Amino acid sequence: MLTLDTKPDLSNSLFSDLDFSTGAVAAVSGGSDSTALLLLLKDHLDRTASAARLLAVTVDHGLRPDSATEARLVAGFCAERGIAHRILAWSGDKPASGLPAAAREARYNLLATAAEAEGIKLILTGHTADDQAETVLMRQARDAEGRGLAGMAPATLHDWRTWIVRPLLGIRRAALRAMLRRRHIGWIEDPTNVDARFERPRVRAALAQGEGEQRIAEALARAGQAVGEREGVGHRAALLIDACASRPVPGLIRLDRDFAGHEDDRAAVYALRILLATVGGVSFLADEARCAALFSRLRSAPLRATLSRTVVDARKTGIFLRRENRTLPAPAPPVDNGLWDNRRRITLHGRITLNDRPGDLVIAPLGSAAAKRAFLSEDIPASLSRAALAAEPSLWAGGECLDFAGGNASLQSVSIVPVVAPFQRFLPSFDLEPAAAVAVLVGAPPLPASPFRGHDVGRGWAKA
Ligand SMILES: Nc1ncnc2c1ncn2[C@@H]1O[C@H](COP(=O)(O)OP(=O)(O)OP(=O)(O)O)[C@@H](O)[C@H]1O
Repeated sequence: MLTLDTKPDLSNSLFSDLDFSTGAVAAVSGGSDSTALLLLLKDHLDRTASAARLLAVTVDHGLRPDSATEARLVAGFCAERGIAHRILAWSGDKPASGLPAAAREARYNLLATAAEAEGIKLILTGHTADDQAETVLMRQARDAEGRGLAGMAPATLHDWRTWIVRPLLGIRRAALRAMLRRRHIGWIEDPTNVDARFERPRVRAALAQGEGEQRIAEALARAGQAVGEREGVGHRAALLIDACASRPVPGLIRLDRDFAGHEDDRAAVYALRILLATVGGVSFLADEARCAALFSRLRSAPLRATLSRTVVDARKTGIFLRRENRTLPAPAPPVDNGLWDNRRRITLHGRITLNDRPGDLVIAPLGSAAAKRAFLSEDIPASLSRAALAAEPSLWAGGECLDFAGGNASLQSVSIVPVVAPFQRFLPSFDLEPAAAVAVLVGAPPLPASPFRGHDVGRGWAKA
């Protein structure tokens, strides 16, 4: 979608299908894009939902001498317009390399924390069509096969609970700046945006020259096409997971033998990439080329391979996936809101009380000795079930296993619930369908309601 619409009613169409029932956090750096976002959003809410809460948040990354002053400028801008505003400082260690990625990670965590503190489930950012074109070209440069060409998603679920929505993704920066100029509103120019040490500013500078406009248009057109393809593959992968995958015991996924012969190999490989990452507790989808090679060998059972920390055991009776037994977490006290092995989320409910049980409470793999005593399914070879169960989490105190309950439910004061690892931190809306299918399969919590009114998140939705 390439829009250069600067009509005054622009804001209506941009935000009209968003659900503002819990309010919205606007992520405002003070640059042109997020300043425009804030103004358009404020106009829209004033007109259509004046009771909706709006909180503007500026993250002070502390990376430039002027950052605190700039954050205060945004605060003043908001105060003049009666918009609630908060400045959040990134106080953590700053890495020597990978600074933009670390800053982004910290920024989203701070924005999500601010939203959650207010009970707000929606964060809006000012990403534009220009950002989208840059993203597509950067990903293309890194990946000749064109994966990731779909670019940024119109919405991303953060930590499986807060939506980050990018309403300006179809709008060119020039249109937003024209609107700001008409309203005599200035913005902050971030010198990092022209710092040639970073990749994005280099791409941006290249696009400002010669045939840049044409390259932007082509990149956006390719991204639009890729979205449809990616959602299509995701949809078919979800159907395959529904039809072929089961979880006979906790930690063990079984795929029907038919899966290996499935003619839609793109969908099957995509399903496999997600499942391997979920079972192994890996934050990234399993490597596509290696998964494709593995898929082509699955037909010739028996086969045993390890990929993405997952043991793939193809037998006549099915294809079994389980977490490999190496590199499991050492026993450690449960931490509230922590991830265990990137496969479970731990939640502490109030103070942990062990009643009369001695020793410190720790969470640790069940281990093979205790797995031998656990309930086993009759349909599954015992050796497989035991190997899978041994790598599942359980609670221990003083060398005694207090509770296992399938690695899910636990003591009243501690809950341990499965997560869909590759999408736990960031789930792009393109992948909602397969993520929802895997969530059902592994017993992860259902996806929260869609940020778009009238969309059923359960089986995915698409925003044009
Ligand atoms: N310091 C900040 N405080 C609040 N929001 C910010 C800040 N920096 C960026 N944002 C939000 O992120 C959007 C994109 O900003 P920018 O393109 O500079 O960051 P980016 O690192 O490329 O973003 P992303 O990492 O999300 O792709 C902005 O329009 C704004 O909504």
